[in-house]
Order: sequence, then structure tokens, then C-alpha cells
Amino acid sequence: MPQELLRLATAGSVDDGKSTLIGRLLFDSKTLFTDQLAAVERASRDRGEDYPNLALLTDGLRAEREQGITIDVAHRYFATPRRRFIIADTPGHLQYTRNMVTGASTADLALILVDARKGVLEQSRRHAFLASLLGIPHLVLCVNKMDLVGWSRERFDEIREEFRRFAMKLSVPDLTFVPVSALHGDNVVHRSTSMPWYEGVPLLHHLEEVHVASDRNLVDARFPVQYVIRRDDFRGYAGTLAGGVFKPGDEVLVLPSGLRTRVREIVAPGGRELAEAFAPQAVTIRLTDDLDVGRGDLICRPGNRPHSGQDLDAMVCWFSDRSTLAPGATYTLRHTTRETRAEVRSLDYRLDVNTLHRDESAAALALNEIGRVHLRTRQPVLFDPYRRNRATGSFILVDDTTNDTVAAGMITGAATPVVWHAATVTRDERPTRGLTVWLTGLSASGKSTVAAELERLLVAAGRPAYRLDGDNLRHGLNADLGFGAADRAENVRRVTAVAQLFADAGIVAIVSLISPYRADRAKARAAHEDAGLSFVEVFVDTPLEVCEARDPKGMYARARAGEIRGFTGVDDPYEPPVAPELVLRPGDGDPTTMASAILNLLDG
Ligand SMILES: Nc1ncnc2c1ncn2[C@@H]1O[C@H](COP(=O)(O)OS(=O)(=O)O)[C@@H](OP(=O)(O)O)[C@H]1O
Ligand SMILES: Nc1ncnc2c1ncn2[C@@H]1O[C@H](COP(=O)(O)OP(=O)(O)O)[C@@H](O)[C@H]1O
Repeated sequence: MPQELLRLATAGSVDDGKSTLIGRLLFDSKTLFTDQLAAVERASRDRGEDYPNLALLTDGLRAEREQGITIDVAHRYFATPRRRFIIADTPGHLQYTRNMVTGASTADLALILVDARKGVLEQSRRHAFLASLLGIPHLVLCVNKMDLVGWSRERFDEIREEFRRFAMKLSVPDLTFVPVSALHGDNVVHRSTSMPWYEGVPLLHHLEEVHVASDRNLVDARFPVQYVIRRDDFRGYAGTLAGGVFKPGDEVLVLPSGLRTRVREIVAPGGRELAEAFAPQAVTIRLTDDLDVGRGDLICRPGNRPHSGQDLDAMVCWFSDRSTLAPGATYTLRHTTRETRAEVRSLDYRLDVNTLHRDESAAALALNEIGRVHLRTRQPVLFDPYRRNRATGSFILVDDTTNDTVAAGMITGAATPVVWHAATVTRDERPTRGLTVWLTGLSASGKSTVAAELERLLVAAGRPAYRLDGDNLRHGLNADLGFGAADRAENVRRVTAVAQLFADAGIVAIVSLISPYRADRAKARAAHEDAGLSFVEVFVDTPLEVCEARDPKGMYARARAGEIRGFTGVDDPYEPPVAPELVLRPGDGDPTTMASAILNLLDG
């Protein structure tokens, strides 16, 4: 059996062919047992159908009890020689928001199905939004029933573009499109002969290959203690790793007490001693010193602690049809292995999942609604933001009178005790409107040159504009930063904050930063969206060979000679944007022409 596991969440209605698609995956990858196959064939014949009706394999979802609430999520298991798979399948009925939030929160990949005839529907957008809210790093849009649109490439391209435009507003780090016919098996497991124009791989191939190992958080070691095992002179702490890696000998910190000790031994459920353990393994950890550690404590590494706080900002999805969430109410908050009372201090806004509009005047959240709240807990909570760690960043709220789980939440951060001082001047009252143009690309791709041209054109036209150039800022504001992934992320975060100030002030902020990581750029975009500011991502797509031939500062030569390590494009990654507003390629003209293309976009 292959070791690597991919958790996959599907969502959509039966009409889109989801059940048939899952059935097809199971059927063509030959993971079905022969008696199951025979039963399907028999049932299909009885119904007078020519094909084995693969939907019969996946329909009839069982209600499951999990964490005290009934959810209709069916889990299916299959394996190929490359990987093991768990499919959490959410039915497409009204309660799906709740079901998806509970069923898909640990998924590595979300698979959204659309019918090629109908295209992108409201529910496809909703699923994509939920997938991004849940932090699912990979998204696949399967355009199904391609046979019913004559295997049309134009139709596929049209749907892809429409979806891409919507996905641009979300933070989706990886988006893939596959045209399929689940009924006939085209591009599910085997390559389609009817769509020779499709250059990608069949769905299963993608599922087998998609890189998920690096999505896991192996940095922040977190072990919430579930229970204490005491037997004679044995004392161990059982639980499930919520992040990172632990090894015998590691120095560890126990929170909230703050006591330090070392890991003496790590034992797997069968009693086998482990050389190391990583999330999401369930293990028993023994410590060198006999400390007073109990359920709800958290073991981490001394240099890397979670946040501890009583004021939390969180996105919550409301599950109850018997009550609503409203400021002032208190609930039991269950977070990792801890429980504490929590009061809803404020509802900041309710989100319309279809339009992404924020309604700040909303007074409450009803069934399936999502909104941002500020919670105040009685005991401090040891957490990480959900984006960083889905296990220590999530919680559920339980209504004490009914004992119902009424909400699931994702912590966005600590609600700071610093109060935002509102201005008396509104943006509309300023003479000009600002926004951010974000140029990303390899070193020497032409970002700075195009940015300078754009600044010149804007100022000549009487529009205030100002360049924020990575190189230049690294002389001052960012002089303390290097080029490791964490420093580049911090670089992007700071420049984002500065660009927002300029844009808020009515100036066009023109950022030119390599900004090689998709996730960092997605945060820059999200921060602008949060502040109601436009963000225009421009990918200066100059191939590495061209950049290297230009090499105006001789940096590539130095990197090739080994004088500079971790140089983007040479021995450090560059992740191209998935859905930039504009792509500039060398054939598109000189820097002035390129700058004009950006200007047209701003005016358009
Ligand atoms: N290791 C390594 N990797 C990439 N770039 C390096 C490195 N070391 C120095 N330089 C020079 O720094 C410039 C990139 O800075 P940025 O702030 O744009 O980079 S990043 O966004 O933080 O990735 C970049 O300038 P530009 O050529 O203008 O892009 C490089 O000349
Ligand atoms: N559109 C373009 N066509 C041809 N050369 C360009 C173009 N834009 C920039 N260049 C040249 O490429 C080199 C690198 O440009 P620069 O703006 O410094 O890149 P970056 O800021 O991305 O590192 C410069 O020598 C510049 O003259």
C-alpha cells in the first residue's frame, strides 16, 4: 500500500454527475471489489440501463455522527499504486455549507464539478469560496458532460475563463481545469481521444501527482494533550499532533505552565517506539521530567509558541436552524482539547457567499450563514491563525442549553486591544482615488522599468502615483530582511501595508517586487480586498533565459557561480500567478507600450 494520502473533498449536486465521476474513479482505477461491481452491473441492468450506473456506488449517503452533530458527508476510500485517497463527498442540498465546513476542513484538494452545458453556477462559486475559506490549497474544476457539448474546446475555454475571473477574488494557491465525461470515462482515469486539444493530464493522474507534502505545516510543533496515561510508574500523554515534528531528545515547552523539559520517548498506538512523529499522527509522548501536565495543555518547542489570548477574530459558519448568532450571547468554545466559555462581543459583518459582499449592518447570523466575529474567552486560548494551522486555528461553538454544535469557526488572528481610530475624511472626499498595481516576475524581467514608465505616464496625466520598488525599499524599510521564504513573506507583508496607505491616500501605488510565492501575493490581494482597495496583479512573464541574458546587475552570473545562494529562478522557486489581471511578455513591446497596457486596464 502506498503511504501518501490525499484527502479530497467533492461538492456539487448529483445532477452535475458527481456520483458518476466518483464511481468512475473507483471503477476505472479498479479499486472496486468484484462483488460490488457485479452488484452495480446487476442493478443497472434491472433499471434497463446500458452502462453500469456508477452513481449507484456513491448515492445513498449515510448520516454520520461527528462531534455531536449529524453531517451528511460520505467518506470513500480508494488507492492506486501511487497514493491512497479519501473522498469526503458532500451532498448538494441546502445544508451543504455546514456539511462542507465540517467534512472538508482537513481536505488537501477540493474538486468542483460543473456541467459543461450549464457552466459556472452560483453553487460552483459558493463551493470555490468555501474551499478557499477552509484553506484547501488545491482546487480542481472538472467541466463534466463534455460529450453533450460536442467536446467543444471553445465551451471549455469559456467556462475556464469565467471561473478564473471569479477565483481571482479568492486566495486559491493552485487551480487546475480538466474537461471530462464521467459517463464515458474521458479524462477521468484514461486520456480522452475525443478531446485531443486538451494538453493536461487526466483527473486521476493529477490527483496522484499534485504536490501536497509541502502544504503540511511541519514547522510549528503542536501537541494538544488529550489525556494522561498513568500505569504503575509509566506516565505518558496521548493525543494527535496538530502540527510539526517531535523527536525524542527535543527540548519542549508545556503551555500554559511554561515549564521546559525534553521528549523522552514517543510511542505509536501499537506500542512501537518512534524515531519521530509528525502531524496528524496519534501518539503517546513521554517527557523526561515528571511535570504536572493535564488534558488541554499544549506541548510545543520553546522557540515557536502559539498565540495565547482571550480576544479572537474569527470567521464562523452558523449551523443552527433553531437559533441565530448574535452579539452578547455566550457559548462553550471547543478548541483542540480545551473548552472554555466564549462571548460574542461583536459581529463585524455577514458575508454573502455568492457575491462576496460584506454586510456590516447585519445583526445576526442564521443557518448556513458566514460572518466575522470578535470573541472573548474566559480562559486564554492557545491558537495559531487558521491560515497557518487548520487544527489549532479552528473551533466549534456549543450551545449549553441544548448541547448542540451551533457553529464552526476559523481564527483569523488575535483581536488586538488597539482600537482603530476612524478618520473624518472619507475616501470619496479625497480629490483622487488610489489603488495598487503589483508587478511580479523574475529578477531582470523588467518590473522596475515598466513601473517607472507607468509612474511617468500617470503623473503626466495628472494622477498621483508612486513607485514602491523592492530593491529600493530593501535599502531602508526592509534593510533587515534577507531572501529566505520567511523574509520574502515579511517583505511582501510590509510593502502591502505601505501600498495600502498610499492607495488609501488616493495615490496609485506601483509595487515592483519579485514576490515569488503565490501565498504571499494572495495575502497582499486579500488585505487590499479587506480594506476595499483595488489590487491589480501584473505578471511580467519574461522567461528565465531572457532575464539571464539581460542580467543588468550581473546577479545571475554571480548566482550561477555560487556566489549568491537562493537566487530566484536559479536555486529558489518562482510560482507564477494563477489568475493575474494582466500578463506582459517580451513580445508585447517596449516598456512604454507595456506601461500603456496597464494604464488601459486601470482606465477600462
Ligand atoms: N537571493 C536573491 N533572490 C532574488 N533576488 C535577490 C537575491 N539576492 C539579491 N537579490 C536582489 O534583490 C532584488 C529582489 O528584491 P525583492 O524585494 O523584489 O525580492 S522578494 O520580493 O522579496 O523576493 C532583485 O532585484 P531585481 O532584479 O530588481 O528584481 C535582486 O537583484
Ligand atoms: N519591455 C522590455 N523590453 C526589452 N527590455 C526590457 C523591457 N523592460 C525592461 N527591459 C530591460 O530589462 C532589464 C531588467 O529590467 P528591470 O526593470 O531592472 O527588471 P526587474 O526590476 O524586474 O529586475 C533592463 O536592462 C531593462 O532595460
